[in-house]
Amino acid sequence: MAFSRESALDVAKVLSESLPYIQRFAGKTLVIKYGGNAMTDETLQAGFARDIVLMKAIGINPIVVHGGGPQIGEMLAKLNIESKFINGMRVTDTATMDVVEMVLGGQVNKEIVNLICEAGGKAIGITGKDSRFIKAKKLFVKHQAEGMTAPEQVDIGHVGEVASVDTSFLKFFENSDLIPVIAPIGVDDEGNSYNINADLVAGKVAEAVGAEKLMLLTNISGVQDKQGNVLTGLSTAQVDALIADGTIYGGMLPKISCALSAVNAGVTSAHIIDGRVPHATLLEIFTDTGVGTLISNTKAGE
Ligand SMILES: Nc1ncnc2c1ncn2[C@@H]1O[C@H](COP(=O)(O)OP(=O)(O)O)[C@@H](O)[C@H]1O
Ligand SMILES: CC(=O)N[C@@H](CCC(=O)OP(=O)(O)O)C(=O)O
Repeated sequence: MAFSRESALDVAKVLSESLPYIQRFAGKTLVIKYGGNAMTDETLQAGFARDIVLMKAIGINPIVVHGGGPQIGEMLAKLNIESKFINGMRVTDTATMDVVEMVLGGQVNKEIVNLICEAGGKAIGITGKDSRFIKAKKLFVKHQAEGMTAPEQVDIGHVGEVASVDTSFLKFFENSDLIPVIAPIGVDDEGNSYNINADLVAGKVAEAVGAEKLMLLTNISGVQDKQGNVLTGLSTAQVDALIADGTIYGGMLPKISCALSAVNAGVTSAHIIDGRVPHATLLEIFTDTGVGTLISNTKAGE
């Protein structure tokens, strides 16, 4: 496709203005979590893949971690298996774990790999089982069921949290043309699979590689207050208050907690952004104000 002289001038201006941002992020690693709910529209998916390829082309190292909650839900419904969540985590019995592994590692992972390859990138799809690079341990959640006076520890099956990430395995991709696309499945020393919330995997991967940015793409404009206004910046103390009064709940809980943990562990910034906006990841990189909610490790009042 050739540009007319006028539009070529516009493109040249935009490219020239983007130089400081390119210089700032070249050589840096960005971890992008692509949520299952943000993967609904084909045009947006193709745009997302193109943006990832563009990042790699200008010297940024993108690492994609994907979800697939809705896709797992659809498959479970077809198989007449009920979906149940506690504190935003899927209760995962053995039959559900088989479906999770098939849908995340097989279907969703390869769809994203295919899209990035179609856009001209060299994507490689992996789960934490490959080279056992994500070690997992069983996760127990604290939950207060109806009628109970205090929260109690609940066993939700084959659900894990990240115990460790093999950084050398991921660093390999920084020095290659390959773009890793990670499905959130972990493994223990005995080879047992764990279903891990994709936000938690993205956060721990970002921590392990010392990422410049963690971007969590979702299907909402950012973290909202009770009136639906987007909170553009949040500190640790503000987050605690919003969880305590129920403003942040469900699927937003793991997002917030991994974003906080990542910035506390040295990731420069974490962002919860709207994956329904075309080119959301590029907007985050190429604008000073960014989009969605920025989570920082500042205390209230700082
Ligand atoms: N304070 C909040 N602001 C915005 N969304 C919230 C908030 N609290 C809970 N949510 C819910 O969290 C959802 C995002 O989490 P989730 O559905 O798990 O997304 P994803 O599939 O992208 O990981 C939103 O769609 C919304 O329903
Ligand atoms: C333990 C747990 O809840 N795992 C998630 C893994 C997928 C995921 O996180 O997908 P989204 O990012 O699209 O929500 C699940 O089974 O749905």
